[in-house]
Amino acid sequence: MSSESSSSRIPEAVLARAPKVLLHDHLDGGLRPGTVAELAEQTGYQALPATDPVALGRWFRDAADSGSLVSYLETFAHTCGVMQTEEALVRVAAEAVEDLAADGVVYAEVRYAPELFVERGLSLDAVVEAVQAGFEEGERRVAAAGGRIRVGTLLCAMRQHARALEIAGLAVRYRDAGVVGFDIAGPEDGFPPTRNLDAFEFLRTNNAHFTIHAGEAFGLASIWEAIQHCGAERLGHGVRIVDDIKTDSDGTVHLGRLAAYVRDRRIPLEICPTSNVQTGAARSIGEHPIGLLARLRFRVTVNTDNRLMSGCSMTSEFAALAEAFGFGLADLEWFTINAMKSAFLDFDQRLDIINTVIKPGYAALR
Ligand SMILES: O=c1[nH]cnc2c1ncn2[C@@H]1O[C@H](CO)[C@@H](O)[C@H]1O
Ligand SMILES: [Zn+2]
Repeated sequence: MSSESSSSRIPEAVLARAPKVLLHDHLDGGLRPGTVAELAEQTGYQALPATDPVALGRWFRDAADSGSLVSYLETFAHTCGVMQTEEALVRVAAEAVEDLAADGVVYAEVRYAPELFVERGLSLDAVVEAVQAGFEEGERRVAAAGGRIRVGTLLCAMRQHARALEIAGLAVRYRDAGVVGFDIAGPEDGFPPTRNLDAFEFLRTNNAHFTIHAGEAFGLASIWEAIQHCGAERLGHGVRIVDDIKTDSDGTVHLGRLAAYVRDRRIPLEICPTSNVQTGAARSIGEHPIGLLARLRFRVTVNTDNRLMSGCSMTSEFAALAEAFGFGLADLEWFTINAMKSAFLDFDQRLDIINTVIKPGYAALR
């Protein structure tokens, strides 16, 4: 990590203004609590645990703070429950872009599983088109207000369903309409990524990009399969790679073969600190493996995962990490450039954002 790291606190306003890049953010995990309540009312969804936005926001955070990924994921029934119409999807997507821009995010890849929004008869294509219309509307509103953000879409397939090949096909069909990649999400334990080999082979054959949630609720075997059998370009979370790293009593660090491979190949880790504490993948922010992984110069990126369930933003994740590990602006710039390098966007466009937005943005803060 940078020698510029310092324990002097970075003011919140500076953190908020710092350019950020977000690679791992779930659309159905980032709704405004007030929007969940209003959409429930408008669409006749009756199972919400609370209707007051403040109480509802608190309910999501408490219920997700369960120590288990499976319980954490149960909270998504309510967000998906209110996202079953085109109007709702457009609104949620547009607001997500506004909220990310307000958080200082200049490039985001937002993901969701289209198969979760077909309960009331929408087709998968209609879902994708509604979300894209919402993202475009959000980008227009941000630009009109003098801001700047670019959003790419990742389509997820749910590990427990058997639709990965179909969703991979959807991702390739919409690749020129804003979809930049594919992912598998959902419960990890019991659903190894190799169940979806046909989908990953299809994507590779079509020169398409994908990441895989791995090494969150299950360990090294899941990471190994995701990389070596499936061909994942990035790892969603991937924090359990620390199980393959040993530190001697004198502080000497030994990387096992998988950890060394991940680091040598510069495989990006989409780390989501608060989410990991809630699902039990890390004990606390202070004990989160991101400190060790950053020190060892893995390609670490910082992400929100689910802003509603974790009550977080990129600014708050940066603040929590700066506080726990003494990261300075140079470290935050490093995370941001790592993320931009790892985006599923054309190389020239990644370079352009690094050189014209990120580097000058951090220089202006110093
Ligand atoms: O951290 C996570 N690990 C695994 N799956 C997740 C996580 N966060 C959200 N989802 C799942 O991804 C779906 C599509 O956005 C969500 O509906 C949720 O079930
Ligand atoms: Zn996730």
